[in-house]
Amino acid sequence: MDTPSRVEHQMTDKGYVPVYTTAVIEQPWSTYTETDHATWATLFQRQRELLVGRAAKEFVENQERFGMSADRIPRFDELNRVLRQATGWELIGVEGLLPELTFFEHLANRRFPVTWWIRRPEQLDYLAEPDLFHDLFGHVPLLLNPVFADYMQAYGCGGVKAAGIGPEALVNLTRLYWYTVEFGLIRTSEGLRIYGAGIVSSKGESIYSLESPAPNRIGFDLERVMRTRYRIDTYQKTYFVIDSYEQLMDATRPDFTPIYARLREAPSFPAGDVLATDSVFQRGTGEGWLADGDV
Ligand SMILES: C[C@H](O)[C@H](O)[C@H]1CNc2nc(N)[nH]c(=O)c2N1
Ligand SMILES: N[C@@H](Cc1ccccc1)C(=O)O
Ligand SMILES: [Fe+2]
Repeated sequence: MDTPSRVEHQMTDKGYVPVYTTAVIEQPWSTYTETDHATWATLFQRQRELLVGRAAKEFVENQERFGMSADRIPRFDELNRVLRQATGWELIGVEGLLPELTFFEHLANRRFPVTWWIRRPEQLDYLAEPDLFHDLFGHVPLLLNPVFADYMQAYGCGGVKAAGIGPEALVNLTRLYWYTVEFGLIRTSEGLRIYGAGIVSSKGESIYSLESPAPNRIGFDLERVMRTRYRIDTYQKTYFVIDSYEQLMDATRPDFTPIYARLREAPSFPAGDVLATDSVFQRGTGEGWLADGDV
């Protein structure tokens, strides 16, 4: 792997991780090793089995539409042909986490940054940074959904705006990303399903988020989410449940400027709290939670 031109460590939603400031890079597809393809195959098969009846139906459907399979690591240019045509989004290769503003600007222009490298075999179950598997398997399928695709772009525009308002606004907005795009659950006619990429790409959390009695499962409420801290080092204490992607889009359409102003004075909530005003699907037992560590 080439040394990026500049690396710094930055506190992000994944803790202190290297943030790369290199430009967009072409996926070096021919450099993937047999081991890399085997890692993709193992993860792909494992998660696909686990996600039947657990993930929102778009995941498997859209992975098929993209032609993703266990056979080999997908090529970004092949995925892009399908994606551009469907929703006008485009995948771009990146080295890893980008500075927040750069990330927002890509989303605002319907470009989704995908980490080009895949985790090592000893990291199958956990790694602190997003890799190709998380980005492609977890995030990319929903970019074919027109409503979700618009939500992601709106989020990017909102991010650019929040960055201009200040760090507190960014904290509020980052929690929204965390509890929807990364760790969201959706209520469907067939039951509760996963749509968050952080869950979908994790074996343990795919089961825990739906089946464990420990976490709270609470109806989505914008300001509640924006005020709620989260865990970066363990499974979530609370999941927020949407009824549809339209609900997400509608709830986030209003200008957030007055909300940010109001929330500056408002205390934030610990990750595991349940409030009297919450619409609670399931109150967690809190079993096995560590006392602190919320971000
Ligand atoms: C928005 C989100 O909270 C986070 O700050 C950003 C930062 N930079 C990123 N950069 C990449 N490549 N991928 C990501 O998911 C993110 N997340
Ligand atoms: N409506 C938000 C933008 C946004 C949309 C969707 C998700 C997140 C943010 C704003 O004014 O800031
Ligand atoms: Fe992610």
